Amino acid sequence: VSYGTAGFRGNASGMEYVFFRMGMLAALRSKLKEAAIGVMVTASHNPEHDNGVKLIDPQGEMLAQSWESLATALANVTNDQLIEQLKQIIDSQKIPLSNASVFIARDSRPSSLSLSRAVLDGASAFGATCHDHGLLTTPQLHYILACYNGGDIKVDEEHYYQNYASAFKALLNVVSLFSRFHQRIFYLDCANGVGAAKLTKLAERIGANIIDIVVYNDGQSGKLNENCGADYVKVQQRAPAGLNMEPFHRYASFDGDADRLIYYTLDSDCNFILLDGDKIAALFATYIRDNLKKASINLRLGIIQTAYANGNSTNFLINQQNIEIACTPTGVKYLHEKALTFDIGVYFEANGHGTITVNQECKNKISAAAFDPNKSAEERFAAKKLKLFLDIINQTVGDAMCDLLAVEAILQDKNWSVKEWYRIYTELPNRQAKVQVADRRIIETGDAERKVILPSMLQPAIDELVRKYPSGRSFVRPSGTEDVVRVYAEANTQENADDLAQQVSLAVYNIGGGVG
Ligand SMILES: CC(=O)N[C@H]1[C@@H](OP(=O)(O)O)O[C@H](CO)[C@@H](O)[C@@H]1O
Ligand SMILES: [Mg+2]
Repeated sequence: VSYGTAGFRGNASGMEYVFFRMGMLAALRSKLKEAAIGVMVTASHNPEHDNGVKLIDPQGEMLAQSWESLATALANVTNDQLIEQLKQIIDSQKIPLSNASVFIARDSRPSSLSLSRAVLDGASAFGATCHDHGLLTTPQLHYILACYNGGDIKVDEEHYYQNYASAFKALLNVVSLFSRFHQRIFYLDCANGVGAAKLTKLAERIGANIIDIVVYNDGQSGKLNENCGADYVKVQQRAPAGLNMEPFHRYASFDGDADRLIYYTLDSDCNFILLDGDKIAALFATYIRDNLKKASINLRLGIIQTAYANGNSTNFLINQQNIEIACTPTGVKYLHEKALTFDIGVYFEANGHGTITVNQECKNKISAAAFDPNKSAEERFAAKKLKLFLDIINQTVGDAMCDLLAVEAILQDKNWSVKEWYRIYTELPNRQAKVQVADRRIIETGDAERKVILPSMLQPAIDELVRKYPSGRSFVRPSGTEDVVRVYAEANTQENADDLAQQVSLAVYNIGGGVG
């Protein structure tokens, strides 16, 4: 087993020892950092029978990459090598014999309760003080941990709701003075996951007169992530089970642990229209850019994408909006890291995981501008809106609930329905596919996963296929969470995108050692 793109993941049965050992590792990391460390038990959008575990660093960020290999090593030794392996970590990292504190939370999978107890046992074995936060969304645990380590030792789940509900209400108070927003009601598929109950609590704190959400797939009857949730809707490009869609109504989906959000609708011909992470990023970035401009504040804004970003989103942002873009490999830890290099960084994976990072100095600058007597009333107003907007964002990690509030606030401010939003640019038709190969590690990529380096025959083959299709683009990479090679293709028509994906899949199969 290995600590992959998003921690350890796999079939829940027989994985208890990994969770127990990650509890131990979290305790060691806590001693080293002299701060609380988080452990989240979830397998996100995977099927209900899977589970997973990931560690969260003190400021609510992902576990430092240098510790991923320690986690992998610790998970893979036999029981009789365990003590020796722990000693090695303690020695090599110079871990002091100080106190430890570990925060644990879990998603709603049937296996999550007992696996979170295994984490607790492991952490307790090193004398850590454990705080079991029970059922939470992944971003809630990131938030609570960051607040706690920031000095707010009483922080709890309720604090999260109060914080974001009041931030949202504060912004709406300002924008709704001028807005004639009609389409308040919208429909949310919660993937039968933990997000359903949590979103309901948040919405209650906001008030039904301000936000009106009808929740579907709340976990009362259906199975987690089965024919529903953000990943299903994004990959299948169709409505989740249980939803009867109507043209131009607004729909959204969370994934199983509520760190991904996507929107969708139908056009007048009942074609399915997806507003994915790319479109949310474009909405956020243009809103921020416009308000920075109106407030005459000069800050460096950037959008961070991966190779999966739709080609037309990239064109729109660079050529029409003049916004700086960076591309990183897949995995939010890479996007987050890059976002921090900008004054304001907006990052999203196309699948709907993303957030905004702002450094404190810039936040102060924006807050100060809102009261600056040397600025015009219009400039101050834009700065105030921007400040309130950024308060809605969970900066530690992509958070479906916060992102949802942020989207809703912008639509209200702009007085936009989903129609105006999706028309900001038209996506190129695209297709994702998976290919089974004997050993996916033989595929090596470069240029932020946009080119294959090894096997050397593969990239020329892809290039030749891509040339045949107008607006064609395709790339392949080994998945970090599944034993497959992923293929992405886009082209001018859906037929061509499907065709290209199939041709490239075949090339991967033939050159990359396909099986089955
Ligand atoms: C194409 C795609 O959506 N890939 C996902 C998926 O990673 P893979 O390495 O592609 O399996 O899971 C990751 C963790 O959730 C997420 O960060 C990433 O975007
Ligand atoms: Mg998730």
